[in-house]
Amino acid sequence: MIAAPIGAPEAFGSQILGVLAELPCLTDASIALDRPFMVSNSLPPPPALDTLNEEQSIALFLDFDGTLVDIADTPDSIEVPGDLSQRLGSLHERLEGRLAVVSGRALADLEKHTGELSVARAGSHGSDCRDAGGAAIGAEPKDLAKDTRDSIAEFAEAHGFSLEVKTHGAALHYRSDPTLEHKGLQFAQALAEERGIIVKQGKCVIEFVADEANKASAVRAFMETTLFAGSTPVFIGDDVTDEDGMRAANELGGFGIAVGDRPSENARYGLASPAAVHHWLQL
Ligand SMILES: O=P(O)(O)OC[C@H]1O[C@H](O[C@H]2O[C@H](CO)[C@@H](O)[C@H](O)[C@H]2O)[C@H](O)[C@@H](O)[C@@H]1O
Repeated sequence: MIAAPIGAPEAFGSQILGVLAELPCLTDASIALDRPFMVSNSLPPPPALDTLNEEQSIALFLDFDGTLVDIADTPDSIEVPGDLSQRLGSLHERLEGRLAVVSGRALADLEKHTGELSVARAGSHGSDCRDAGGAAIGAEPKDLAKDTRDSIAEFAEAHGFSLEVKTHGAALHYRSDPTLEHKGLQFAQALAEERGIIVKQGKCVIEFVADEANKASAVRAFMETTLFAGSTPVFIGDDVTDEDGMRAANELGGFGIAVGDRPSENARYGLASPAAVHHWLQL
């Protein structure tokens, strides 16, 4: 599936493509100048979480990479505080269970880094939603076909991308050589048209998934559960794929908080870094 061209704000979310920008690591710290609908991320900090939660019941949705942990050179070299899982467990208690981690990573990969999570979570870009006890919410995620995986692996090998084999998808990383972006996007666009798969772009990464789920559908799925229903959703994230989650939060009466420098089209507030997120959450 190919999403509407960049420049169509109502359609823009985690899915690409259209204009193939040639900026290094497009979404790392800046958004291309050909996206005039993007506002600068000089957003005010959010009010204190406890104050907000006293005024209305808050449901928090937290992205992982770039939000709870700093971006690192490779997917496996992130530094995760050893007690992050326990701290999230305490936050879950503070919010009476209305907390979910929503990541592009597969859940097994996420928990390889955090340790076992006892909070609600969604992996594989929103396609694998679980409640705090680990029970599935919604359908099983779809997987990429083997020949599609093989084509992505062959392209990675031939052109110098680092391949991340994921439970429900695959990712081409180019952090070590941002000039590969354009070539990767051209390949992704052609493959998406040929195989009917979905392509997402993130920070120095192009990802391939078979499932139409995204962070918006994950937010909606959680908000339909008894525990989350009637609360005000707040989505915190740093990357393009998080815009879907923020948009859903807005549509459901809540708001988004953008992390870092990347201009956000959906966030109401901003926080400078994962450290600032931890501080705001009082993790
Ligand atoms: O939705 P998220 O939890 O933010 O996950 C998005 C992707 O994060 C990972 O890649 C990104 O972080 C890496 C570690 O900092 C970095 O090296 C890479 O350049 C980033 O794109 C992860 O590898 C992907 O699977 C996630 O989808």
